[in-house]
Amino acid sequence: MYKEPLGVKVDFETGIIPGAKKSVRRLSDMKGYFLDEKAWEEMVKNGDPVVYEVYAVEQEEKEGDLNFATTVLYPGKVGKEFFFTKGHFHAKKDRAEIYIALKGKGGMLLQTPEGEARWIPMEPGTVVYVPPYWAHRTVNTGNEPFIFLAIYPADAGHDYGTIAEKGFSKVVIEEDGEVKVVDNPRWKS
Ligand SMILES: O=C(CO)[C@@H](O)[C@H](O)[C@H](O)COP(=O)(O)O
Ligand SMILES: [Fe+2]
Repeated sequence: MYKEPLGVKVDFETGIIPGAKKSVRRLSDMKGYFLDEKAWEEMVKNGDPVVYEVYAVEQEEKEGDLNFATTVLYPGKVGKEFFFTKGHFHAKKDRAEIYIALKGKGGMLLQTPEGEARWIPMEPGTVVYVPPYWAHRTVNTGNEPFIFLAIYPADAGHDYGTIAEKGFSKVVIEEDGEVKVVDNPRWKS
């Protein structure tokens, strides 16, 4: 009747959570996500780097319960665009989430269903509140792994479809040695 409480030690240096379920996203798993398709293809041919890994401790998809997961987002760029996570709405769209940055440097792009975007810079110690209904994607703007912890309702789920198809209305690029958040030239609302 009662579930067993759990305490685990998250390694803040590597993001590893002992006993967690690990998933790996390579560049080849992200076809169509980056603006520079030629650069994407070249990089997939030349080693297909890991873009990010997720260590998740997840419960049954029931209302009231919580999941947590670390993400290790590697440094890199496709063309001018920094490596990012696929990004998603929650399948149950009104489910919120909390992110806590542990290591490295980056930020989060958030977006409403109407395409209004926000950029929140993140460094170790930054806590980000993802309100209900906002899609979210993290971006590594540094040159070491960007590691963060996410805590989210067990019944939130993931809806990747909309973002996979349309992307975000903003993109995060490096230009003249600077990090810039600019309009996505391919965005159609
Ligand atoms: O937001 C959540 C869970 O709701 C994070 O744990 C991400 O799932 C993870 O950072 C990978 O990103 P995606 O591939 O899921 O967009
Ligand atoms: Fe999420």
